[in-house]
Amino acid sequence: MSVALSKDEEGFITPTVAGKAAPQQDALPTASASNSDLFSSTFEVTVTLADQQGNPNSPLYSAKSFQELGLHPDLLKGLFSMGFDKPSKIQEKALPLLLSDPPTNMIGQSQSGTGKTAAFVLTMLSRVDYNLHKPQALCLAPSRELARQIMSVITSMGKYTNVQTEYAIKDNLPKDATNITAQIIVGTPGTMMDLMRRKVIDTSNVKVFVLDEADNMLDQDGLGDQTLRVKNMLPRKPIQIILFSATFPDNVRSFASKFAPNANKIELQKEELSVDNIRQFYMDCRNEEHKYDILVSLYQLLTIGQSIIFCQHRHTADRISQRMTAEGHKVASLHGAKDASERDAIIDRFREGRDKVLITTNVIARGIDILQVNMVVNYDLPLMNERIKGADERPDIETYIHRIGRTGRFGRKGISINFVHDKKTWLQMEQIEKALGRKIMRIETNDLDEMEEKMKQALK
Ligand SMILES: Nc1ncnc2c1ncn2[C@@H]1O[C@H](COP(=O)(O)OP(=O)(O)OP(=O)(O)O)[C@@H](O)[C@H]1O
Repeated sequence: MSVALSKDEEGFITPTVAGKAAPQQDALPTASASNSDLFSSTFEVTVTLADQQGNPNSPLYSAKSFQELGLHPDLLKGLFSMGFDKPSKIQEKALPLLLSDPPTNMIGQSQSGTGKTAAFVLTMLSRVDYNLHKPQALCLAPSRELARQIMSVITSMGKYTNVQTEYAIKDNLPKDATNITAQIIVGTPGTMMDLMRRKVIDTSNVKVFVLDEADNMLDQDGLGDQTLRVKNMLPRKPIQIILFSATFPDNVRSFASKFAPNANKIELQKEELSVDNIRQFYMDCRNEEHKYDILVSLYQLLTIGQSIIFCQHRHTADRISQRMTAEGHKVASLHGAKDASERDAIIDRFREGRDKVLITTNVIARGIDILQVNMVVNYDLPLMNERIKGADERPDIETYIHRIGRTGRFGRKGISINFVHDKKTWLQMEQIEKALGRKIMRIETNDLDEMEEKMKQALK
């Protein structure tokens, strides 16, 4: 039995059983073999259905192949051309729920790098009516870099459709733009809000609203206010609200449930938050200056693949990169104080592998997917008071999880190294270790050979 699809009057795609065979898969590229864990995954998720009558363990709620999902053949073609030959665990669980009719809200959690983007992108691409030239799906992300990345997934996955897309990010649209006709709009909340307020985005046909990095987007101390305003400007009619993140801290969870009422939920256990394929280390530095020396001594290792170095402040990122550049090393720095076009150029160069070391702040801690990144350095540990004004210096566990998740994408091996340099930072790291229930191993700072050996082992 194979599954085809039909469209109802509203343009929703409904899976229907049909005799038509799905496209032949063997002619298409296959995914790399190294990520079998993501498919027959070792981690467990809890699925809670909005409709209490259903059984989340029923095969109906789990798709072992993309063909079973009743996706449009053009979307299947797009998926296969990207090398996606079968759904990852989160896709397997989330997609049947996301695509079923009537549309139901979703709060979905799965570790970094496990394929959440494809789940919500496929939903948007499946639900829009391509004959209607009006905005129908809105997607918000916390940074322009992530919005641009999501857009590239939409255009790759939708390349055999005639989907039209537009950005709602700073400095993208001409100031006098009056009317967006694109079906899918991806952006950051401030610009999306502005375009909606000025009626450049007509929301009357919106039927899907996605928040990627949803806990961050709903955080009352951060983007929560703007995100809520965007939602309040949507028409009062059923809209499928989709929230995805690798982390949903308790304080956001209840707000998320109000924001996306009666949602199907896919949740991770606390001890499953970080993936095993990222080996976590720390280095005991003598003081701030020693941190810089150690970073420089790591340069050879940082450039074997690609690396991201996270700092607390923009000025630290600039200072380190200027110093390293002056000493003859090739590094780039990226943070929110740079202007939009410069930010785009920097991340593009890094994505293409033209720069191998990127020194940055939390601006790209979330979502950024660059497979070649095999090392993340927490030059400064992430702290709560960077995110929440007036908070204390507790470590920011969520940001830590997202930062180290820039490596070890989709089952690949990766390394993270935390620099600690005094009692306070050491204790902060210990708190991270406790919260994640995973050992962070020490690497000696004065034995480069040992360091290299340990890292090579970890990446094997
Ligand atoms: N079914 C699949 N087959 C092969 N590769 C896949 C599949 N799904 C996703 N990928 C790849 O896995 C990588 C990680 O996916 P994605 O960026 O969606 O992760 P994520 O779960 O959103 O992570 P984060 O929490 O960091 O945002 C991407 O490079 C993507 O192309």
